[in-house]
Amino acid sequence: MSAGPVLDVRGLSVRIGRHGLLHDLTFSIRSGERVGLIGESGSGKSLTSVALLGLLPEGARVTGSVRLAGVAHDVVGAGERAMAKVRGNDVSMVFQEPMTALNPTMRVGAQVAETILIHGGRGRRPEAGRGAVRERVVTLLDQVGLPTPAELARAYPHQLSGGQRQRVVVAIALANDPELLVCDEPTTALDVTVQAKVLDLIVRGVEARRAALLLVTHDLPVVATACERVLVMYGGRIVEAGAVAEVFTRPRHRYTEGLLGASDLESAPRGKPLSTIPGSVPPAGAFPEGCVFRTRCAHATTECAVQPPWSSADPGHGHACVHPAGVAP
Ligand SMILES: Nc1ncnc2c1ncn2[C@@H]1O[C@H](COP(=O)(O)OP(=O)(O)OP(=O)(O)O)[C@@H](O)[C@H]1O
Repeated sequence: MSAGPVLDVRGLSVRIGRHGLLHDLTFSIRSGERVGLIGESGSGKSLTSVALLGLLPEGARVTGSVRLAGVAHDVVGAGERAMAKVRGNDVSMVFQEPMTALNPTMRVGAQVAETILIHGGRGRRPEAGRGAVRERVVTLLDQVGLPTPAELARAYPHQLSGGQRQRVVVAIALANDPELLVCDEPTTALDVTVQAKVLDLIVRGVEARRAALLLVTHDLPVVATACERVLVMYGGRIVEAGAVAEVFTRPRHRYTEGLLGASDLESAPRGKPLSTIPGSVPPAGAFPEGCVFRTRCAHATTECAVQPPWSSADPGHGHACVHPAGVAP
């Protein structure tokens, strides 16, 4: 691997419709580095991760640059054909819900094999004959801790537990030894008893390959355990970045302080609401007590019972809130 970063993001901004959702993101990840991306719901973590793989929804307007080591072109502006060669080879992704990542009609072993055969081209696996591929599938399923991997390779996704399915997804993501693995809440949908095990195998998987990891999560203790560096997002911006030990003990940004205060990192009571800071929101008490605002977000128009003072989560969601009478605040 070259000495430069595996991932170099500069001035990345994303707009969907009238909403600016990501603003001027600049960060990089070095080879073998494990970086956490944290922030409240709607702060832009998932959009950031899919932007790195060129998987933003249609109609998204993207500016800036996303460069991956070993890839000649910029991800921003690259066509689908070019990105299909990059995904699964240079960069892979593990999403939250394994069932949506797997094909329900295909045996899991065949899905791992398909990744090796389709994405593992470009001379990376000259040994990719049928027998060699079958052997590699079993090895990969074994590496992610699946019992009797040769048998399990013949199972369909619905015959596996949620934890086993996510292990298969991790095996697929690591099959071609990507330089960068992006995981978006990879353990959130799993039973708590298997969350730590799946996280552990992700960390061991990237370590064994000297790959870099970008781990998107709400879970600060997970970042403290798995990552060396952390990026803190708020309202589509990176508001703080640094070594985990530094950011988690001496946060510089008030929002990071709030996140830390709301987490159970320092034995804060579970279920405590996230601390917020005032952003571009109306002043507290600007609306009558008990007022139910309409909240328009980029996804849909929904009723939402945000009481004054407003939560700073709203600007992060791109919400434009109006008074029920239709008066803009
Ligand atoms: N396809 C889309 N069209 C329009 N707006 C979108 C789309 N996807 C996401 N957004 C908006 O972009 C903002 C950031 O969303 P994103 O999913 O990245 O947040 P997040 O930090 O990952 O939240 P969570 O932790 O809840 O997954 C939100 O305001 C969201 O409503």
